[in-house]
Amino acid sequence: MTRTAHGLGDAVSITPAALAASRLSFARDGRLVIDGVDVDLPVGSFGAAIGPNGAGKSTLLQLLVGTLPVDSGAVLFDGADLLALRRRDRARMVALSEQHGDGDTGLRVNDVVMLGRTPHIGRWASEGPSDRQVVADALSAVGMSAFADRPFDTLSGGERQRVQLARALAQQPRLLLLDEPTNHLDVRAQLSLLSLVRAQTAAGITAVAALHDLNIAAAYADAVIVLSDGKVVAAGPAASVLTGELIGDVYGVRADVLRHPRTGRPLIAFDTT
Ligand SMILES: Nc1ncnc2c1ncn2[C@@H]1O[C@H](COP(=O)(O)OP(=O)(O)OP(=O)(O)O)[C@@H](O)[C@H]1O
Repeated sequence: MTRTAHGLGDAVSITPAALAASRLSFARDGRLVIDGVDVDLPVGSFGAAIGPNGAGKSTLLQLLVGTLPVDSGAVLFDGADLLALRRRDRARMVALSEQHGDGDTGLRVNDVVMLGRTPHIGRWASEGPSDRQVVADALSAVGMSAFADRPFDTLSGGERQRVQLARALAQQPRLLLLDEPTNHLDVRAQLSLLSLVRAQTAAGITAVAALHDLNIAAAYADAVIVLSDGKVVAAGPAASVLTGELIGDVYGVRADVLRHPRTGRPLIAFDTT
């Protein structure tokens, strides 16, 4: 694994690691699709997992949330062994917002978001006023309050995406995982979703999102984790990781990496000539 000179490992030495995943491996049909992956993120940071189709981004998120079992490796979050926790305890700590959840279930939007409260509601209890308030707040945060009573499967792709995020927020996790959260979203909705994630991290939540848009990753993430063929090939701040050479090596395309005139963050201009 290659780390940049200013990689995440350096950040961790001065800031406590919230998420420390080490040597994660996972095979499908005898092939390693996650191969010795390390992820270290400080408390309250936003990590973007990028890489080509099939690189292993979604699988990595599934391993972190525990819906797929690792073949080897460990995941510590705030010092707790995440993979050893009971499902319910882990679900109070980690939430994954997925692209394709809850389709055609007949549930209303409000019910889908209430599913996020499941780990917090006693086994034999039902939802209370505080759960309903959390759900209302989560729907409001993603701008979907007006859709609370709509059947989920009547929503557009972008509306569903926002409801999935509301469900994850309603879980009140300390580690928020997002699988391609900007899919289907118009540009304003993308920026608003990522601002929302940034507000969460400012409040101390640690977030990891699988993203395809390198400019979005560069603009919002504190750290970029580049996956290729199941391995981390670079990790660290976007400004050190996202070079034309790396983009060429990993994606096989030519790109110039410019600087945003106000933020100084990388702006990737693809060569379409
Ligand atoms: N259910 C499955 N059975 C067999 N192979 C799978 C399965 N799910 C994923 N894979 C394989 O695992 C590898 C990693 O897939 P994964 O979905 O994690 O990649 P990704 O980086 O999220 O890709 P994308 O950007 O296309 O969403 C791919 O080669 C994929 O074909």
